[in-house]
Amino acid sequence: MAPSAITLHDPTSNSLQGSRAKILIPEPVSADGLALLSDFHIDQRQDLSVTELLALIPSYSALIIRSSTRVTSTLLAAASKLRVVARAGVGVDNVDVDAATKLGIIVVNSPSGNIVAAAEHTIALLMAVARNVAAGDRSLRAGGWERGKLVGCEVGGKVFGIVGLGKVGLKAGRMAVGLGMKVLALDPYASPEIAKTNSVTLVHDLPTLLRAADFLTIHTPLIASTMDLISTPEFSMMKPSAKVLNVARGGVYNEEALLEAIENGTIAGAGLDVFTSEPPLPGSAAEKLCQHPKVIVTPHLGASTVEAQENVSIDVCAQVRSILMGNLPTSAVNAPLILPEEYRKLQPFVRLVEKMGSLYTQHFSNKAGGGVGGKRFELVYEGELAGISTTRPLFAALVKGLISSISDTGGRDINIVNASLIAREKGLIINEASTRTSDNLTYASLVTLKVSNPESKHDQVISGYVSGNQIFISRLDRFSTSFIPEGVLCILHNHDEPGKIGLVGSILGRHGVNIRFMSVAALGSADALNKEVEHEDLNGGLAAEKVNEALMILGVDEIGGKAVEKELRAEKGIFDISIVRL
Ligand SMILES: NC(=O)c1ccc[n+]([C@@H]2O[C@H](COP(=O)([O-])OP(=O)(O)OC[C@H]3O[C@@H](n4cnc5c(N)ncnc54)[C@H](O)[C@@H]3O)[C@@H](O)[C@H]2O)c1
Ligand SMILES: O=C(O)[C@H](O)COP(=O)(O)O
Repeated sequence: MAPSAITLHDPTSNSLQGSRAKILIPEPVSADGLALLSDFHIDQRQDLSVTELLALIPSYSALIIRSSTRVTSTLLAAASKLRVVARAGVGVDNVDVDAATKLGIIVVNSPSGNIVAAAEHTIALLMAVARNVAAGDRSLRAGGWERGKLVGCEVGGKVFGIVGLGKVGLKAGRMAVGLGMKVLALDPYASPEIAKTNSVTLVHDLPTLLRAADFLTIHTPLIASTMDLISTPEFSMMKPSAKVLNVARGGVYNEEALLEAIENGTIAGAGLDVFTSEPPLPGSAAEKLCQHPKVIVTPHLGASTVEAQENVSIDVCAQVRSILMGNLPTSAVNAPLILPEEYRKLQPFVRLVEKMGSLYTQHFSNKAGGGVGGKRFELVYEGELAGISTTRPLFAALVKGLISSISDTGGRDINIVNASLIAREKGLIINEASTRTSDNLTYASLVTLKVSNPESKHDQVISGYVSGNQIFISRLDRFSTSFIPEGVLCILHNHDEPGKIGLVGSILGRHGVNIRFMSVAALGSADALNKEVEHEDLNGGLAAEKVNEALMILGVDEIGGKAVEKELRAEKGIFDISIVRL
């Protein structure tokens, strides 16, 4: 899911652009995508041994691979800086995705960049096995002219049986329909409507498909339920004239059983692009299949077209760039899929929620009921944002924001993948709620963070909104406000009386603190009905004096040391101060 060019600090990572993060590419990846990574340091190192890769990996922030590199838990554990494993293709069976998830490493792929290539390769193998293309080529090169021996069969009118009517399977099926074949498919998860629209007849059991197929092709992933899907009992149900194709993964046909079925005439032949071990191990059934005259083989070329390699390279390099620059990926394998339009919509809110979390921790930490661990947070989305299908990035942004100012890593290790695990570890309980139709919304969407505070009569509340691409805080505690949550903020809770702004300004001025902006926040509308309210003291209790209150928010360049804070606190009418760095 490749994003637009908008940048943000979001829960997937922090921006590494400035530090020229290093990207390791141990397999051939098209240069078209690499051009997108010119801000980073790229190392293309092919033919690395497992040991060499293990020794190199600790200094890299991204790893871009194809199907040959095995990304094991051992490799990932050694990859202390790694943010992303990008698979320039579809299959991630060579990546230990669970280990990556536990380590907070995002795994991305290109789910659709090579579909056409794989489907076309299936058809290439179909035609090659039907018409003895490879045998004819070999024979002629060897000086032969064996026309009588190499008579093939037409595919038109024959049954093309597909197991797995996903992206590649459906595309291959449509191509087979175009060749005049009758297409049957088995896929318990396929849409009957889509099958019907594409002239594919769904069957409901494997034996029916096996008995009918003249050519059988599998397009499932290699998972427990598809490993050895077709073995001796299944081959025995097929026509002796049938041929099988595999452009999915080695292992969906049991290779020993396939060799035996071809040798003893149970089926007529095979066209294979993929093997259980690549290249096939010496002496293995796969190697014998590669030598067999009734088998046509290619060395995992399904995705190897110029066009597909351009597509997958651009797709994953854009995601690597995005992640390293602190943005979201579009095709994370170990995180929920975010549609591009949702991604665009979410970006500023991800930044907003992270800032709200960080503001919460820093602003409320010295107040009664402050602190973060063990707290129950409620994140409420109102307006358009309530309609978004995944809020996982917002959840992760909150976790990151809440603990960024109190963790060794500054929250850099928190991302969309591991946020809920980290929240659990820290004892944070975060509930999310949505209200689609909200009255009195000035902006299209509003996000509110609420924490009930048993030690005070008021909930701790922060609300924010996005205008254009800019983020704003519209409520802090009981005060309505509007400020940009960025940089160093000096937030003062004070007696709302004439002269306070001048007083604070002169103290800051005396200490050489430059004020960038200032915003005075009034009490929220409910509290404003009664302007003469009690104010909370530092311990969350109530001070006896009844006064008007205000919140003064000053954006400053920096406040070094505690002297300014101490002097401000000593002033009568200043109830509380927090210095917040966002
Ligand atoms: N040889 C190559 O170079 C090459 C290129 C691209 C894809 N591939 C491989 O092709 C395979 C298919 O890729 P895709 O993009 O079409 O995947 P996909 O996820 O779009 O489709 C897989 C389909 O298999 C179905 N399925 C899963 N288990 C099944 C079962 N037990 N019985 C029947 N159907 C089942 C799913 O419902 C899904 O529709 C993958 O293994 C991929 O790695 C290989
Ligand atoms: O899963 C895939 O995308 C294909 O098997 C292609 O693999 P490759 O990138 O190694 O060619």
